[in-house]
Amino acid sequence: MTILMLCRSATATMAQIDTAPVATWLEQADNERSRDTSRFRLIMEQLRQHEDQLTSAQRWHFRLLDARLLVDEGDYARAEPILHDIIGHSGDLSLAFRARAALIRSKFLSRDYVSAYALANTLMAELPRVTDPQARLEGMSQVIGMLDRSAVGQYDLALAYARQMKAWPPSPKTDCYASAYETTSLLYAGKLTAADPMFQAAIDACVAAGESHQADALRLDLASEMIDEGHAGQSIAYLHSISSEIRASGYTPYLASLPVTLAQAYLSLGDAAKARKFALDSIAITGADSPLWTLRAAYEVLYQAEKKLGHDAAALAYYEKYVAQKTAAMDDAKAIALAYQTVRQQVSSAKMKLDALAKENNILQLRQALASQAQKTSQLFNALLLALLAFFVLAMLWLWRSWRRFRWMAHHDGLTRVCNREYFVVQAKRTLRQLHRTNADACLIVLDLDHFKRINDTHGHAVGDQALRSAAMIVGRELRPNDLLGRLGGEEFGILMPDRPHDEGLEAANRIRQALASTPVIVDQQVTVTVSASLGLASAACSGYSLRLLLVDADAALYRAKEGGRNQVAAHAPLAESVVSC
Ligand SMILES: Nc1nc2c(ncn2[C@@H]2O[C@H](COP(=O)(O)OP(=O)(O)OP(=O)(O)O)[C@@H](O)[C@H]2O)c(=O)[nH]1
Repeated sequence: MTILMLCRSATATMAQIDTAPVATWLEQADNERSRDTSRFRLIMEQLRQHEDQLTSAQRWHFRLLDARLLVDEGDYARAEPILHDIIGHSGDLSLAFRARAALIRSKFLSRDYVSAYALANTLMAELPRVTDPQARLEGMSQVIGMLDRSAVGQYDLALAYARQMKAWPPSPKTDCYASAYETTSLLYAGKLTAADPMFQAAIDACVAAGESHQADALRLDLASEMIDEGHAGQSIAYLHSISSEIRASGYTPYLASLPVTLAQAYLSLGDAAKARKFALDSIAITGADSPLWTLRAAYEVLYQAEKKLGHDAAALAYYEKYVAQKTAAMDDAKAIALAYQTVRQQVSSAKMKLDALAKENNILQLRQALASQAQKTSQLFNALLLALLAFFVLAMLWLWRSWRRFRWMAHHDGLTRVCNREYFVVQAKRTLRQLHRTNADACLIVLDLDHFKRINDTHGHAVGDQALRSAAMIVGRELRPNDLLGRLGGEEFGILMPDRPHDEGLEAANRIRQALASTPVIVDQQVTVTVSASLGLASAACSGYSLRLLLVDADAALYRAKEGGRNQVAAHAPLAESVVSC
């Protein structure tokens, strides 16, 4: 059993209500609000009594409905904190959206038009995020209602929104509201006549959806349009035909609209008495201090009817009331228009600021991109330069090292790594020239390995090579840094010893000979060879500073050392030649 049935039944009991699911009550309350005001209030009353049985989510829903009831009753001061609470704390996107829509309505009805239009703007921005059909419908309805007014005149925008609604997933309720808003937007814009089938189609859609308030609003609009088009008689007949539905709604604005529209129609037909009767009926429904437009319309009819009936005093009295209502309505319209324009201005200036910011941002991004591009180019250029430089340095290094290697190879003997003959001769001549200039001492030794042929023959050429290398090393170890050692050819070496007198030269030659003779050469850790040498010495003091003469004299001494039995040193002396043996 539904709450609707319970409410219709005069015998409804609390026990019956207890059995109905609370979620169904809430849903029915939602539906009945736009269908039957008294039923809506009754369901709300029942829900209030069972508030403690509601879940947390249901309680938030109930609070929304309660706040909307307060707005309907004009108690905005109590309604708005509840709505703010739902927006801030319910944690339900759809419910918060619906609360915003209700808040806008509250702001609008309490004549805080600037807040209402500003909130409406925010609401439309949020709409795409909301999926709940009821929430979307409530939000859109609220906004369209605020655009579809003569003070604002945004009929085209309202029409566009109405047509957007038509594209939503179809439902009887959506069809009703979308058709109704499309019809009224066209009607208020002066683009629709009473005869247009769109009117009846919209009414039928709302009847089919059970949306009686919306159907009644359309019917009353249609009746007014008939009068405006000069068909007052038709309007009266139509109003009588719908009067039972209007009365059944129990909704004060429509209950008052019915008689006042009839009054306008009768006045238009010249029936002042009936016009006066219906106008007074309307005032009786709303009271004399209602904010509804019907009061202004009723006073206007009464003023004209009384005038027609010749009741000048009554006419004047109603005229004054009419003017007071009209002035208030105009002030209100001005305030609405101003609020709308103010918010529009704020929105467009905020948009301009946003656009300017976006442009600035774009320029900044472009600049950054350019700067980063320039930085990349410069980095690339630097890297290239560095690579080139590194390549150049490496090439130079390679060239320098190659040059040094070639020069070394040109000056040295590849096997023994001592100076080759040519370089030895050049260097020795240069040194002797310098020594000659200061009459300094110098000795030249010619060293020849003994019986080297035997080594080659006995152990092979490779062992001979190794023995030659070792002999050169052993000799080198016995020399001073400024002594000059060179391979003169085969197994023969030359040694120039600057700043050495004859005796010291002899001593050095003997040390060399001894070192050679006492150092066995081990080849491949297998063959052990002992190499001895014979040395011939000539000194500058005896032979002069000519390399050629020094070599001749040293060779002669060497010859004698060989002759003397090898492994010995022989020195050339001007007066007497001496042979020093081991
Ligand atoms: N393994 C090797 N042998 C060399 C090299 N240059 C010269 N010889 C050898 O040295 C030997 C020199 O022999 P000879 O001139 O007869 O002299 P010797 O055998 O040392 O005898 P005496 O000088 O009279 O003591 C030759 O057999 C050459 O082949 C070389 O670079 N490597």
